Amino acid sequence: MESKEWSSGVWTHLTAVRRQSPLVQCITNFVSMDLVANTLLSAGASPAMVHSVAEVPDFTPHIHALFVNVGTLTPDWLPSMKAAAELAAQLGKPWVLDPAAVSCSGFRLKACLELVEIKPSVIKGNGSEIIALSGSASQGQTKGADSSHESTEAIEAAKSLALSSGAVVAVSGAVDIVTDGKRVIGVHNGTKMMQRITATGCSLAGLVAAFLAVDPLQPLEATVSAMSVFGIAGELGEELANGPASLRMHLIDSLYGLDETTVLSRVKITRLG
Ligand SMILES: Nc1ncnc2c1ncn2[C@@H]1O[C@H](COP(=O)(O)OP(=O)(O)OP(=O)(O)O)[C@@H](O)[C@H]1O
Ligand SMILES: Cc1ncsc1CCO
Ligand SMILES: [Mg+2]
Repeated sequence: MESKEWSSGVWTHLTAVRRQSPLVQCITNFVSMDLVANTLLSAGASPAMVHSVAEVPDFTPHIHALFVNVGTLTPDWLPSMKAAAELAAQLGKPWVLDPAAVSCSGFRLKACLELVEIKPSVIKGNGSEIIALSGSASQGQTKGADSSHESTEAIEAAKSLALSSGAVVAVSGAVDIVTDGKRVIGVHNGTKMMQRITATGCSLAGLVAAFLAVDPLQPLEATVSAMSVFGIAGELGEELANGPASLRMHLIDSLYGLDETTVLSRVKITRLG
């Protein structure tokens, strides 16, 4: 695809999110709940942090997409994640898995592998998380929630995970990588300081769910668009920020205020393979 087509696709997806305001159920970690919800709201989507397994049968049939993040997983949370994912998958609704800090314990890795069995539309992690989930990691490579790998080091792991799971796999980092196992796309938006705010990766994954909701049949394109939009908001935010705390605020403001000219001139998407 030409770079001009990618740019217009990004803008089309963002305007669809603003117009349709998709309802996104989020079962995410305690650290990220606030930033995920505010990211979705500033993009025009409607987040709902509905966690209880008791509410899944009533609530999940009404959502447009589901976001599951295991960042602060305990055994109590896993049944609601599985129930919501199973119902979403059964009803043909897109869902995103973020295997946050997957390699920090055997419990978390097993839980994530079980969630992958429920056929997420997109798996979004950082380099280390995708390498661990694909089974390509050796022992002792984890640093917890932060990546110790460049996203580009995870390309082969991402392709192999995409092929084995049937999901589109997205790797966040200096270059965001998106692959369906065949095509590999690089999104070159974003800024380094985003790593200094907790839960930017989680918020990005929540945003991917909102974009999938408006284009469920093209998960690779929707994911690429969400990553570019979030990265552009970070770039604009950094121009106004004094450090991570004000970047957090300006990122949300910039996402809210994005216009067509800015999006079309800032999108940086290339085909890597
Ligand atoms: N070096 C960098 N240059 C440009 N953008 C970056 C860089 N590092 C991260 N980003 C951007 O920051 C966002 C979050 O990515 P990151 O890889 O830090 O996620 P994460 O580690 O899963 O985050 P968290 O666990 O804190 O939620 C992405 O949009 C990504 O593009
Ligand atoms: C810091 C942290 N710890 C568990 S989840 C999380 C948020 C970023 O993933
Ligand atoms: Mg990070």
